[in-house]
Amino acid sequence: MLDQIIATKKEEVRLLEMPAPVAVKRVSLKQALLESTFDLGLIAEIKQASPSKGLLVETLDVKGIARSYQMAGASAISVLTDYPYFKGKKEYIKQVKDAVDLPVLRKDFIIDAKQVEESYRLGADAILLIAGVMEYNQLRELYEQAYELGLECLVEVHDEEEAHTLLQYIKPEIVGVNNRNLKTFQTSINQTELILPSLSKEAVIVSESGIRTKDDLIYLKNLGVHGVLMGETLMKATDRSKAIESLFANERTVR
Ligand SMILES: O=P(O)(O)OC[C@@H](O)[C@@H](O)c1c[nH]c2ccccc12
Repeated sequence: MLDQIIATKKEEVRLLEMPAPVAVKRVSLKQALLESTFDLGLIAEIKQASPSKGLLVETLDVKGIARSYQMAGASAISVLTDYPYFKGKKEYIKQVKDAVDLPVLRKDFIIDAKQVEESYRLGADAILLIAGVMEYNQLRELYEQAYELGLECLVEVHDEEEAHTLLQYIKPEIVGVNNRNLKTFQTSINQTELILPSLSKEAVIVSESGIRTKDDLIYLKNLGVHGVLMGETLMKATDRSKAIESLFANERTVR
């Protein structure tokens, strides 16, 4: 599946027409995660569908969802812009930027410099870069290009080997540990515990995927991660603000 997605992206890149830049006020994802109102920073995700779960919601009120995430205290918003696999759209980034003040992470499969420039023009504050879907030299180039444009990167790893190799190329400021095995689509939040010792102590760490309950959050907080990225659980909630409030508010963790 991942190979197929990357093949689709290569074709998209070939056909990409650069949009005109939109005017937005950029805000820092890293800072938002560190200054979270909760014990853990929350990157709340907007996605209509996923390859593993199919359609998550029938209709998508992008601005309304963004507002309910902000109201409940999310630190940042992740927006899927891939259409073929996640039913995302590029224009959602500007819609979210217009609706809220939170940093917006563009969630897509970015493998080419053109997509980094495009993300900047679409108004994103940060982009996702996935280790394992391109050469590490390429990842480093895209990372540097992004920071030169004033975009931050969430650099995603899936296992210890990727974490080790990554550190030989860049010292990412924000690292995402994806608990989902991209080959089997299974999630296990223990993956974060396994990989954490291989990550730089200075990096801001975000645990991604398969996070559902307050117990999951307490477990991750006690591991020492700075933030979590949640998609499906929030998208499927009938009242998204309430879901965030009951998962995060007054959260007390034991060390
Ligand atoms: O819906 P979940 O299980 O809460 O997971 C969200 C997020 O981690 C997931 O959407 C994701 C993580 N890395 C990605 C890379 C591409 C597309 C999607 C993703």
